[in-house]
Amino acid sequence: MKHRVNMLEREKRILVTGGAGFVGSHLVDRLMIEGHEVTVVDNFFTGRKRNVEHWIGHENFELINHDIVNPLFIEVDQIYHLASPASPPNYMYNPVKTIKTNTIGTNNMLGLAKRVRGRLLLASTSEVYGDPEIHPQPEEYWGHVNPIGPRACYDEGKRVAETMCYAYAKQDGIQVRVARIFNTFGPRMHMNDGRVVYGEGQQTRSFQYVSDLVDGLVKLMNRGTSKIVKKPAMQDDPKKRKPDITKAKNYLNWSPQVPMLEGINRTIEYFFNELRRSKHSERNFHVPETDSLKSYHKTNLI
Ligand SMILES: O=c1ccn([C@@H]2O[C@H](COP(=O)(O)OP(=O)(O)O[C@H]3OC[C@@H](O)[C@H](O)[C@H]3O)[C@@H](O)[C@H]2O)c(=O)[nH]1
Repeated sequence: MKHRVNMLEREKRILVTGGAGFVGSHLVDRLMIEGHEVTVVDNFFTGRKRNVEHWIGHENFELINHDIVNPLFIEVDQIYHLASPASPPNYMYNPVKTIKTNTIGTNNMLGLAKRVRGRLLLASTSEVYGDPEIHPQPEEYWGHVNPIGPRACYDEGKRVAETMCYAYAKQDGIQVRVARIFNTFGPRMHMNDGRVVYGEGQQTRSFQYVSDLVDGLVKLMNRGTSKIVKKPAMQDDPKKRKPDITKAKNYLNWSPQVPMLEGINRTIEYFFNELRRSKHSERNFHVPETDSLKSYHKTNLI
């Protein structure tokens, strides 16, 4: 196939939980272009069908509307476990659901990995460091999290998800990878994402463009040994946050490639098209097949 780039050793059956979300859908694009069989599981709580609709009908692609809080029995080689509300307004909207997704949902995905003897990558978060007392944050830092604060459902949910990954690795020999994702931006992020701009705006965060994150996730999943990596994606009230990416550089040969200004320009273009599209649908209640957003996706992803 002419679109195949950077073929991995062989085509795999890959599950992406949360594959209709912002990061998940970009990961799906990458895996599909590499020629893998990709199954997306999403309950569409924050994910959008539109993010993956360009793959519907492709013989290698399957979209399942399923909530991973319930068990899932399918045959796969790798699981990218991204399913969870990720921005504060979303995860605070239903904190109990956020906890269940990250605990029961992660347990189910680890049970699946155990049954199929597959490998699971958990999309964790810089939020596991809470409001960090050291700066920048290395993987060895244990964090500074308030267990009963408003963010706890997400922070502690991800912390226990990490714990579960390593418990299954130790007890059942499951191969796990944990990526602690810092702030990520790019096309398909939510218009009212709600991260970063709080209070007086004095907080610091580290941003990466979404293609750099996807690159790091794929490298981490396919690398031989299990190491924790850091990537960009989240926010809240931590005063300063910046990853120490020495390990990702040394073990994965990964570092962000897209300059901030270039990424912002691509993102602005996406939002511009989104706004034009929503104005258009307000008037017509119908978005034509060839709308500007769809062309944009095709132009920029392939
Ligand atoms: O394909 C699968 C397999 C499993 N699952 C779910 O994943 C969850 C965890 O699966 P496990 O295989 O770990 O099953 P269990 O919960 O029975 O065992 C776990 O708890 C009891 C301990 O003694 C075991 O060591 C531990 O693995 C289960 O709820 C199961 O329904 C799936 O959703 N899909």
